[in-house]
Amino acid sequence: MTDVTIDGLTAGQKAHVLADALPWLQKFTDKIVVVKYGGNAMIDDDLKRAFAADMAFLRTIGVHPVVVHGGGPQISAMLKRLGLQGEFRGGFRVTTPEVMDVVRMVLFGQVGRELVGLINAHGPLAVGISGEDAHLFTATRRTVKVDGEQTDIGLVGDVTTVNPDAVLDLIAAGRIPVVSTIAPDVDGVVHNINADTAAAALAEGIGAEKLIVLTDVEGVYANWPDRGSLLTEIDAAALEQLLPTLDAGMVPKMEACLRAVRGGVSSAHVIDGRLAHSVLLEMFTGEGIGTMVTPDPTEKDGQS
Ligand SMILES: Nc1ncnc2c1ncn2[C@@H]1O[C@H](COP(=O)(O)OP(=O)(O)O)[C@@H](O)[C@H]1O
Ligand SMILES: CC(=O)N[C@@H](CCC(=O)OP(=O)(O)O)C(=O)O
Repeated sequence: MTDVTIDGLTAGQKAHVLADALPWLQKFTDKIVVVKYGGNAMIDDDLKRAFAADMAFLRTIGVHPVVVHGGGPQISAMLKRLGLQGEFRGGFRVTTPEVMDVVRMVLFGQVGRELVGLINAHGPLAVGISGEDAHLFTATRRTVKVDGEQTDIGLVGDVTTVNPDAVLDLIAAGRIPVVSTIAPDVDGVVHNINADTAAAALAEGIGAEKLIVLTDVEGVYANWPDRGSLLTEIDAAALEQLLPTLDAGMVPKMEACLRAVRGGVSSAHVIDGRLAHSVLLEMFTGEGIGTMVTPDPTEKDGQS
């Protein structure tokens, strides 16, 4: 039996992979996991299909995945096709009313639809919704700090209220919600919400066990781009200290992880979406992958 190979692994290795997943399967059954899938991690069709299969896998074993998707590069590509200007400040897109129309069309009409279709190749699982549906998100217009100055960047919002009922209804029906991050303010004016920000607000509002953020780097580097400085674990207090030193793309992501763990989510993870099945590697292995953000030390309650 010792030299038998199965799927390229020895029988022993394969058996370990399967058997070692047991404690994690037990831990996450019936739990809600919010998975943010960034536009930069949607590199090719095989990766997108692997991601969709992982969401179906989670649902099949009794976990409740909620997908919050981005689509920054896809929005930029469409703006370019339409001859419109795309500009970022402090990691957020400057959003005129004209740009907002494109953001809404691309996120809900293109990126969200594609993910829903890929997940539904595995069964009638995914349902796409946006922050506009059933009061899921209410936004408040925000500014960003650019060169030390608070700067207006148009129709960009923070999520100030989450009404998770629509997502909970879908979960109760056994579905996988796929959330596009656009949201009305109290007057009904639709705002563009950074997908990391929205994922954290939802994870907090829905009482998720975990927030997993898929991006296009291995995790968070303490001293970017020094490849030797990858952080495997950081607590909220240390992350707060690190935040001002981070470059633009990482800022909304790490603000989001901080918000999630301070809002009751047990852990938040930044992982490499360029690695096929990275969600499974994070959730069902002892070491996990990427960077794990944990709550402030006093609030820690036995991390994995
Ligand atoms: N400290 C850091 N650690 C890791 N990546 C960083 C850091 N600072 C800046 N970055 C950049 O942030 C990028 C990820 O953010 P972003 O491009 O907005 O991704 P996404 O589309 O997944 O939201 C990385 O590709 C990297 O270039
Ligand atoms: C305000 C703001 O910047 N909104 C983002 C929304 C999409 C997003 O966040 O996509 P990624 O996760 O792929 O970066 C944007 O317009 O690009």
